Amino acid sequence: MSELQGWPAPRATGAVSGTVTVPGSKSISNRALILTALADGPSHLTGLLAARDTTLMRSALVSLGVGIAESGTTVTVTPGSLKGPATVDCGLAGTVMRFVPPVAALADGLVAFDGDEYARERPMGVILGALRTLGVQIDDGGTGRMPYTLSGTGSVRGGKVTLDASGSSQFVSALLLAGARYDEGVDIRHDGKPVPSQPHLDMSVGMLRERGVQVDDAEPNRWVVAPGPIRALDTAIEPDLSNAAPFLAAAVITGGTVTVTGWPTQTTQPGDQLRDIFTRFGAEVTRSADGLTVRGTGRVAAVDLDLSDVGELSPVIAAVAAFADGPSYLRGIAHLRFHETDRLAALETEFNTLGGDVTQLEDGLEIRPKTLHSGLFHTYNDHRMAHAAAVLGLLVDGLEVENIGTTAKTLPEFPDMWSGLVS
Ligand SMILES: O=C(O)C1=C[C@@H](OP(=O)(O)O)[C@@H](O)[C@H](O)C1
Ligand SMILES: C=C(OP(=O)(O)O)C(=O)O
Repeated sequence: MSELQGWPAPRATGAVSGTVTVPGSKSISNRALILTALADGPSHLTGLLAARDTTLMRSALVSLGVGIAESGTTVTVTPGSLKGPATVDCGLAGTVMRFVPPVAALADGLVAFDGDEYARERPMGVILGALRTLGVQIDDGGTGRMPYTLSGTGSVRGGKVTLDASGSSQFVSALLLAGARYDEGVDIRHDGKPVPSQPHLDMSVGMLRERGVQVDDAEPNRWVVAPGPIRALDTAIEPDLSNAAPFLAAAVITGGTVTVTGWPTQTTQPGDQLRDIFTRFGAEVTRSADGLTVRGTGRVAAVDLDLSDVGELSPVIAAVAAFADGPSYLRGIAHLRFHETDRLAALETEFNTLGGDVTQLEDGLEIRPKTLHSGLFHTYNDHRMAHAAAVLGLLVDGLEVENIGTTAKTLPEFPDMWSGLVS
């Protein structure tokens, strides 16, 4: 390590070209774990992501009484009767801190929740309030945040609830995923500014329907889940298309060619929108039996994008925009202020520390390309900040990434995969 005490981001010596296979989707993995844990029999999962967020989810479910066993590449989930006392460590995982409480509410006994220091700052009040409305007892000392204790009675009444999910789609997904197991099901209405991350809502609804659960989402901002069993289902998890973003971005900004294998032909993952996004940046995007291939054309076009559906892609997109041929605007992402860190502030600060010209907008970022210089890029324990830094580092001398290990949240292999592709 150099004086800057970071991971020296590999500098591209030319066009970056190669083929990458990314592990399973975080969002599908953690939904599959929840749904198989609540199912009417054992299920087998293949391609499940092995990373911090999925390890935390597995531990949470095991501590509540779910059986999870691994044999080779197959994980078998065997539902059990859910019981406290249990302790759930949420780490910094939104999918654990929002999706597990509605499941824990079905347990008989006390379940204590906590997480990383910054996890205590991430909004939880909406989901805790909704659970109270549905009949669940929660003691958070009035904070609306972790740590708190949930007192389960072995069943949840369920029924109607109105909430404001403009801060995170995960508040709705959380209730959808467990709602079929509530006595009256759940009838969720959103009241507020638009809910972000529509593909993640579609993912929740789609995975429920695959398991025989009736979900009515025909009316905007309303989701009705009928009470009933969740069918056991063997599932092959798709590769994580959001984690493919930095690798494909490397091709876009260096004029190289990168293929990501196993790109699904149909998916609810937000990362599928990278096909359109990288095309707008001026790259050529093709799909074949080999996977998805992105070819940089030597020109990176400035973009004006509404990323409200695909907020988690924003840090890498911001890094690509830093090399565009004019100012770019990323909009519809005010909710990124509540992610692993305040991503809008973090991107502004870190890009500008390297000599960049990034300004926060009320709901996004304005990125005016400038020549960047060496420096230490802070990641704020945010895997996607680390991905963005690695992308910048391809074209910036002497860029070091503080805490590259934070990529373990969803892709522990990132530093090796990156070095393997770009060096
Ligand atoms: O449901 C999910 O799996 C996710 C939903 C999104 O959350 P927000 O709606 O809070 O952005 C996304 O950003 C997150 O990475 C994963
Ligand atoms: C917002 C994200 O994660 P989380 O699931 O912790 O909300 C993310 O992965 O970009």
